[in-house]
Amino acid sequence: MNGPWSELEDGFAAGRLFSQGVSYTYDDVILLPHYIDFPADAVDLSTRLSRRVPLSIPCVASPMDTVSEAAMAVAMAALGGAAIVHGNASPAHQAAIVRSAKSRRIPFVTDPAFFSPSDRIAYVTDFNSALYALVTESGTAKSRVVGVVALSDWESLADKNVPVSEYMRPAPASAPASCDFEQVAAFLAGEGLEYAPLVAVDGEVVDLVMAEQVERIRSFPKLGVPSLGPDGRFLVGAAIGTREEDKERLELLVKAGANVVVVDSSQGNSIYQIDMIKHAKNLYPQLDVIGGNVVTIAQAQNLIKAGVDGLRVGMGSGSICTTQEVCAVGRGQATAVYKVASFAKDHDVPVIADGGIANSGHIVKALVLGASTVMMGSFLAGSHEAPGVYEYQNGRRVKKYRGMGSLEAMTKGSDARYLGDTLKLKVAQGVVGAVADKGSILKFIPYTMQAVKQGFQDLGASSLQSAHNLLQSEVLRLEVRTGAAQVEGGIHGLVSYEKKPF
Ligand SMILES: NC(=O)C1=CN([C@@H]2O[C@H](COP(=O)(O)OP(=O)(O)OC[C@H]3O[C@@H](n4cnc5c(N)ncnc54)[C@H](O)[C@@H]3O)[C@@H](O)[C@H]2O)C=CC1
Ligand SMILES: O=c1[nH]c(=O)c2[nH+]cn([C@@H]3O[C@H](COP(=O)(O)O)[C@@H](O)[C@H]3O)c2[nH]1
Ligand SMILES: [K+]
Repeated sequence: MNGPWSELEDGFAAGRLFSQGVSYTYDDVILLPHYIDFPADAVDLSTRLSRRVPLSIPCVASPMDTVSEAAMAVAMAALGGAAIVHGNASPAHQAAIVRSAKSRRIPFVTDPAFFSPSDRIAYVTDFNSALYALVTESGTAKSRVVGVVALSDWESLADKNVPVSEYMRPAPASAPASCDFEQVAAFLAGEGLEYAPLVAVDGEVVDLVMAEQVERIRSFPKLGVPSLGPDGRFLVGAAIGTREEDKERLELLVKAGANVVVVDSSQGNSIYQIDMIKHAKNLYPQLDVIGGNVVTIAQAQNLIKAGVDGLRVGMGSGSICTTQEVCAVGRGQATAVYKVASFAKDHDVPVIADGGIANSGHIVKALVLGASTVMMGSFLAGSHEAPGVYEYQNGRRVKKYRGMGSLEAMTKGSDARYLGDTLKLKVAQGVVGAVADKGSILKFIPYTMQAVKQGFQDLGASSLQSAHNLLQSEVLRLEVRTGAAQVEGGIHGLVSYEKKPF
C-alpha cells in the first residue's frame, strides 16, 4: 500500500489510521467487512493469556474486589477463560480464595455455613444466604460431615434454642471434590440426591452442591473447554502489588496454586514494578508474570526487557476510572491496544486489552487490533458470580461495582497498599457505583462469544491468529466514524424499543 493513491483503495490500514496523532477508542472506529467463506461456528477463539497460559475463550475477569473472587474464578475457568483474584485483601485471605477456587472442578461456589451438632442457630443470617448448612463433627470444614440443616426445617422450629443435632437431616453420600460438572450431575442423579457434600482427598469439605443448581446450569449453553493448569485443576490467576510486602503475598499465592500473577498498577513502567517482575521471575521461573498497565511502546519495551510473559493495556479506559481526568495521563483504548500489540507481537508477548469493554463489538475490535484477550470489570460485575449481594436502586436489581483506586476500596479494612505509606494526601482515581443484574456469566458469556464469532466471520477471520494476520497484511481496513455515523450505527429514530440480545 505504498504506491500512489488509487480510486480503488478503500478504508485505512490500521498502521496509517493510528499514526495521525489522534487517540481513538473502540466506538471511534469501525471495521470494514471482508469476505465470508466459513460458518460462524467454525471461528476458533482459543488464545493465550500470557506466553505459556492457553485459554479457549479470550475473556479475563479484572482483579477487582467487586469482580473476581472464587465464584468468578471457577465460572471463568469452566468457560475456558480466566479470572485474576484481586489483592485488596490480606495475603492469607487472597491465598484462601485461590485455594478455594482450585479445590473444585465445578463452575459454582455455594459456600455453606458449618455447624457442630451441639451448636444452636439463632439468626437466619447464620445460613450465609444458602438453603442448607453442613453439620460436621467439629463445626469446621476440616472434619467429617454428620448431617445437613435445611433452612426450611430451622424456620419451622417453634423454639430455635435447640442444638442442630435435634433437627438436622442425615448426612448424604459425598462426592469427590475432583468431580467435574458432568460427574457431579451424574452422581446426584444416580444416587437420587437433592444435595451432596464435595469432599477433598484429605477429608476437607469443599462445598455442598445442590441438584437445583445443577439443573439451572444445565439450562445454559454447554460449557466449553475448561482452562486447567498443568496441575489438572482450574486455572486461577492472582494480582500482586509492587511493595516489599507483596513478596510474601506472591509466595502465599504460589503455594495456594496460582497459575499466573498480574502485577497490578495503573502505570506499570516503574522501577517498583520492574524490580517485582525480576524478583518473581527469578524466584519462580516457571510462573507466568503479567505486567502493566501500559499504553505506549516505550512502557511495553521496558516491561518486556524486565521479563514479563504478558502485558495488560489500558490507562483511564475503565468504566469506573477517573485517571485521565485526575492525572491527565492515559490513551484512547483502540490506539493503545494497537500500538502496544504491534510491538509486543515481535517479542511473543500476548496483550490483554483491559477496560472499556461494554459490548461484544468492543471485544471484536480489541482482538482484531492485536489483543489476545480482553479484561473486563463492569461487563461482569453485575453477574451472579461477582462478589456482593444484589440490592434495589429505583426498582432495578443492581450490584455494587467500584474502582480499585476509589477512596472506598483504598481504605478498605486492613489494606494500606493504595494509601501509600509515604503518601499523606489520598486522591481517588476511581468511583463507587452499581451495575444492573446480568444473570450468570455461564449464560451470557457463551452468547457474547457467539456474537464475537459472527464479527470475526464478517471480517473473514477464522481465528485470532488469522485476524492478526489480516491486520498486519493490511487486508483489514477500518475507518474513523463521525459523531453522526456513530449515532447511525446505534439504535435511532424509534419511539420505543426492546433490546433483547439473546
Ligand atoms: N488501568 C487503569 O487505568 C487504572 C487502574 N487502577 C487500579 O487501581 C489500583 C491501584 O493502582 P495504582 O494506584 O497504580 O497502585 P500502585 O500500588 O501501583 O501505586 C500507588 C502508588 O504507590 C507507588 N508505589 C508503588 N510501589 C512502590 C514502592 N515499592 N515504593 C514506593 N512507592 C511505590 C506508586 O508509584 C504510586 O504512586 C490497581 O488495582 C489498578 O489496576 C487505578 C488507576 C488507573
Ligand atoms: O482509573 C482507574 N481507577 C480505578 O479505581 C480502577 N479500578 C480498576 N481500574 C481499571 O479498570 C478496569 C475495568 O474497566 P471496565 O469496568 O471498563 O471493564 C480494570 O481492569 C482496571 O484496569 C481502574 N482504573
Ligand atoms: K474512564
